[in-house]
Amino acid sequence: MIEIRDARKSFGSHTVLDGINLSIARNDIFGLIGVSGAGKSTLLRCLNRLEELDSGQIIVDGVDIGGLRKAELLEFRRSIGMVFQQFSLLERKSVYDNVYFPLKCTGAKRQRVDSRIKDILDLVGLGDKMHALPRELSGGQKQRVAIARALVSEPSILLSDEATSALDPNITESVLGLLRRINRELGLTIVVVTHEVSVMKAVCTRMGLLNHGQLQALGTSEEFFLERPELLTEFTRDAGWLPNVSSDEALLRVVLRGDRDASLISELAIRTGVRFEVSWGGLDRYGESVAGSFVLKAPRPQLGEITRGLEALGAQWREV
Ligand SMILES: Nc1ncnc2c1ncn2[C@@H]1O[C@H](COP(=O)(O)OP(=O)(O)OP(=O)(O)O)[C@@H](O)[C@H]1O
Repeated sequence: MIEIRDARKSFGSHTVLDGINLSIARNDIFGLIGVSGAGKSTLLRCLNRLEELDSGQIIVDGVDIGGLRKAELLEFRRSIGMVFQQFSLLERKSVYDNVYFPLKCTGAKRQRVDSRIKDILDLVGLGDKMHALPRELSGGQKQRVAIARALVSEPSILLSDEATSALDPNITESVLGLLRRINRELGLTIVVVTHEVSVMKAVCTRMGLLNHGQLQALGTSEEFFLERPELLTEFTRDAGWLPNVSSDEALLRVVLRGDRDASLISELAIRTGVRFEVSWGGLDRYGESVAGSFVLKAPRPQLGEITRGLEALGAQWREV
């Protein structure tokens, strides 16, 4: 569990973190989102004290990390892995040696950790590439090496700073699948900094929106996309888009969750007998589940019939 209490940080006169309060539960894949310069990377770097807070506290599993002395800090950092957009691999070393490197730095003998390294390379799907050099790998494979290197010290937390931003969409999808698997199989808590909508939808169980160093909103990725999409217009133009309406029309945003609501729209039409339009919307995958929101355009005089119908069907909706 990571608890951030009133975290503040400035660079000169520029306030970058302006009183952040946030709890990240064990086993979450938590997304820090926000436009460029919002303070995401700074907050992430404060979590392993690559940056120091000016004031406030970060408490990890009950320990205030601000109070750790040098040796304790080194030990603590081993419990936190980190991956970056630019991979940062040792170009002259093999895949195996890149993954061995953090253990070598702690004095671990190669023979003692050999099976751990091979297991991790298998986990990230690079068991057959252990003798390759980084330049012989694709971008996605390089990021897998970086993930393996971050995992080899058996951390309980993984920090990911735009790890997929430099990758093609297909490759991104497979790296995100790997993060989900690591989260599930190794029980890792993962904190992801991203501005990519695909990452938010595919992996983040919860998300926090940073704006000028403040936490503007917090929720599950489904809550953001389905219930408050207007908060995400900076990241995807489509998120909060609404069609034009005349004064005698109304718009309702209706949330559909997976199989449960599969026939909701047709049920509503049959029940109410009102001719409404589905003006906008779609279904998408959120982690393992499918959900979406639809914007219905209805004649305002018949709005009451529609909303009563939605309530009777147990739907989640609001007028927009
Ligand atoms: N070491 C530093 N010295 C001075 N200013 C810094 C330093 N690190 C970050 N900043 C400034 O702090 C602000 C927040 O930077 P940060 O990297 O945390 O933002 P971000 O939300 O991660 O942005 P991006 O998505 O572009 O990476 C920026 O204006 C940046 O220029």
